[in-house]
Amino acid sequence: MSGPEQNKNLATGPLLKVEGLEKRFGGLLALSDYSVEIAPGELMGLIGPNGAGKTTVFNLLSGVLCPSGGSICFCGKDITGQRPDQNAFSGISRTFQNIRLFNDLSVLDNIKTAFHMHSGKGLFKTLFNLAGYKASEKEMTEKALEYLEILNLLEHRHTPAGNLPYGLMRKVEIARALAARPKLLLLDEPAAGMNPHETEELTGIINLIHGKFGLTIFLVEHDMKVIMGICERIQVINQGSVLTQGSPQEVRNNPEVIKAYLGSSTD
Ligand SMILES: Nc1ncnc2c1ncn2[C@@H]1O[C@H](COP(=O)(O)OP(=O)(O)OP(=O)(O)O)[C@@H](O)[C@H]1O
Repeated sequence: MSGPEQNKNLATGPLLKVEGLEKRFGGLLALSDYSVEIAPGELMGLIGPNGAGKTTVFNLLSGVLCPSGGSICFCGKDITGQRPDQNAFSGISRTFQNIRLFNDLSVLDNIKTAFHMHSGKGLFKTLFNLAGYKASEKEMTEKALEYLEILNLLEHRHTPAGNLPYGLMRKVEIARALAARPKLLLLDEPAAGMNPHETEELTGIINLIHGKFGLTIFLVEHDMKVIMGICERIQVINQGSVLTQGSPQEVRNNPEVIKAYLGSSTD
């Protein structure tokens, strides 16, 4: 099966290197002197209280927002200020806190939209199956089905995405992000709105795509069980600045973190 690109084979050095990133919204300094390094194949978590700046970090990394200062280096290349489509083409794929699917399209067609970037045919042709695109239609369907199988979504392939329960929509978003064959996958609160059974299944899926494909993952999640259970390293931010980072054990035992963020919720 062809899956997301193997990251372990990249040249040595971090896959992602962020230095001194800053983001202002008018008078509000949402992110200040933010830095992080993520190694190829790493599964890293990002936590912090509401409004700490986690989604802002993801918006900057994916190009949705332009930084007010600092730099983002990906695969050894400076991508600071690039557009979202350029960052996606560079290999950064993401899911959103507020799910963004094409609600009227089938689950299968939603996955196929991820391929337009690599096909060179454009989203319009991909969606509407125009001339010049048909040759690769069968191949794209087969690949899309592979990703649906990984996420246990095959039985829903013909269902309009908007008709799915929330937990399944989240999985479709992850499948679509994977289908873009990223080098770095940004997951923004993937367990939000999921029931305990769905959360457990999601945890297994993240472990699978990390282990099986060696995919580098940066994960924002409020569910401490998920974060502590699967991340190799966790960074904690507060009020737009890095508080600390380390192994789940180190973060869990850091008195400042316990006091400020986790309380008893990690038990
Ligand atoms: N587009 C925007 N315009 C103005 N302020 C913004 C914008 N986006 C985020 N902010 C502000 O920046 C700060 C960081 O927000 P952000 O959404 O990144 O936090 P977060 O850690 O993801 O929070 P949560 O856990 O609640 O999702 C907050 O004060 C927020 O109100």
